[in-house]
Amino acid sequence: MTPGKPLAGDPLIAVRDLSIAFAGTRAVDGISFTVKAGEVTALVGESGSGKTVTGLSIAGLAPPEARITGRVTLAGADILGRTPRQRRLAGHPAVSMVFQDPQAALNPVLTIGEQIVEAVRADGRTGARAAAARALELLDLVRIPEPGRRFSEYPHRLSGGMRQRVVIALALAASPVALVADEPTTALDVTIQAQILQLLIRLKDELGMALLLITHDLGVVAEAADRVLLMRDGRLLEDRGVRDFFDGPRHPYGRALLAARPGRRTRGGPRPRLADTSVPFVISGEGGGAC
Ligand SMILES: Nc1ncnc2c1ncn2[C@@H]1O[C@H](COP(=O)(O)OP(=O)(O)OP(=O)(O)O)[C@@H](O)[C@H]1O
Repeated sequence: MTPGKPLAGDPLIAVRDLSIAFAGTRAVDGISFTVKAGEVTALVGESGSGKTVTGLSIAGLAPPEARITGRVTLAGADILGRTPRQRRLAGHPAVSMVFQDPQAALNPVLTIGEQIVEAVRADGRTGARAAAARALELLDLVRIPEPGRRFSEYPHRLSGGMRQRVVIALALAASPVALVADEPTTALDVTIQAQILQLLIRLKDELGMALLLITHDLGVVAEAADRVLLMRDGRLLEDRGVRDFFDGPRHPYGRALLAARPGRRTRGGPRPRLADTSVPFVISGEGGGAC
């Protein structure tokens, strides 16, 4: 039986003691957290901290060479190690993923409509006509102007922002209960970034999804997140409400990040990004006390 629609605030994704290793090297080391329906949970951390492989594991898209242990449940269903197809066949709800580069995510030789129809029909139940109608609905949902015209166009005809909207429509084709968005605005023009972020938040609200937002960008975190998970070297250092996090992270690394943030950001200036901050990495006293 497919579980009922989760209510806002319910823990939707539960990750327990998740570890991911490549050729014996641990990329993720026993992390546990939950993601609630109707909330944006930001997964932040410097490059190589294990954010993407965590997101991929939740979405069932981890590379085959990854050795994954632990437990991930989605609305109570055990989903770890199952591909999206296996999950669908088992009647589990879907988690979809949106990646950074919309150009790479789209097939250049298929029209936008063909790609979305294919994604809708992956359920094995929807006929061609109903899938085309659903594809138009999805283009409308992600606010693509003139969806009827865009349906027959190839991706190269669209701007980066419009392409990312198409990628989001593709992700929604499986009617997911949760979205993992991995740096969804990083490859876009600054002027478009806020629009795509707002679109993701609106869709999360409209569709009652959980959104796990992987980002380097503390500006994005401040703007969008309800909760913050801070990772470093495969470990989870912070799991807190966004206001608490910005008011004073418990862990010395979190404190160092915020202190190193160019807090005097000028209007229209670049957003503070973890990758750009020069953080004193010699941090003692794991766990630290609350400030
Ligand atoms: N397919 C793979 N084979 C071997 N090692 C991998 C593979 N994928 C990821 N890793 C390693 O796992 C670790 C975590 O990588 P991951 O991409 O999750 O980091 P990240 O925090 O998302 O970084 P970034 O922000 O740069 O994307 C890194 O050391 C990376 O080299």
